[in-house]
Amino acid sequence: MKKIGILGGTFNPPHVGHLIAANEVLGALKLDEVRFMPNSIPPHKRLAGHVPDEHRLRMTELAIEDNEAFSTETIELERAGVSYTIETMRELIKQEPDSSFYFIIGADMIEYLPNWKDIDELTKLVTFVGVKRPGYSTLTPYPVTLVETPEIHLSSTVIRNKAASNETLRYLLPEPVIGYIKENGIYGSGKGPSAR
Ligand SMILES: Nc1ncnc2c1ncn2[C@@H]1O[C@H](COP(=O)(O)OP(=O)(O)OP(=O)(O)O)[C@@H](O)[C@H]1O
Ligand SMILES: O=C(O)c1ccc[n+]([C@@H]2O[C@H](COP(=O)([O-])O)[C@@H](O)[C@H]2O)c1
Repeated sequence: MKKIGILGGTFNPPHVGHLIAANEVLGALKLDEVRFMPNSIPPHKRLAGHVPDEHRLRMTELAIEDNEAFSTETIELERAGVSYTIETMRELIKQEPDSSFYFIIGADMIEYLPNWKDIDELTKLVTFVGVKRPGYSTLTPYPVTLVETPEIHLSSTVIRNKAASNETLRYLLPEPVIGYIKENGIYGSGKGPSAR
């Protein structure tokens, strides 16, 4: 049975927090692969900055291009609308009945689990894998397999703010993604002298 990790996210933009979490879980649980799955409309927050799906997908592709164990999963972008994980996982399991799925979440999402759509059914469809994130608790009544990873105090929000004020993004996300953000003026970046 193939063991497939899924890291769902808004990826606006993807950053080293995502990459480190995915890679650590891949190794710790001996997964065959991890798929980075950009959502369409996030169920629980507004998509900041009106960044088109195409840009979030392309940034995700660029972020993972040097790792053959990583790929993108576009099922939610194709479905469009609000990306409820339960609907996605029902569909993926139908498509790949011989695989087992490990849904990777940071501690902010562990805290939010009680609010996920059909959470009790979802916990039976996937193994939730949790990673720590500074400022959030990993204590939960739901079944979550915790994997110890280096804690990365970084969010896409911080990166959007830095890009908007033309601060350096170096080392916070892969260089090809930084180049893409600047070339396309995403997050209001690329104005004034480059702080790369
Ligand atoms: N620094 C981090 N450490 C651990 N997990 C993270 C980190 N950043 C994001 N994640 C997890 O990755 C998944 C996707 O996160 P998402 O794309 O929303 O990034 P974000 O940095 O939380 O974004 P934003 O700041 O826009 O809310 C979520 O499960 C989230 O908990
Ligand atoms: O299905 C839900 O109710 C649900 C509620 C909150 C978050 N999620 C999913 O959790 C993943 C991380 O969310 P986000 O928006 O913080 O990147 C992403 O795949 C979301 O679609 C799913």
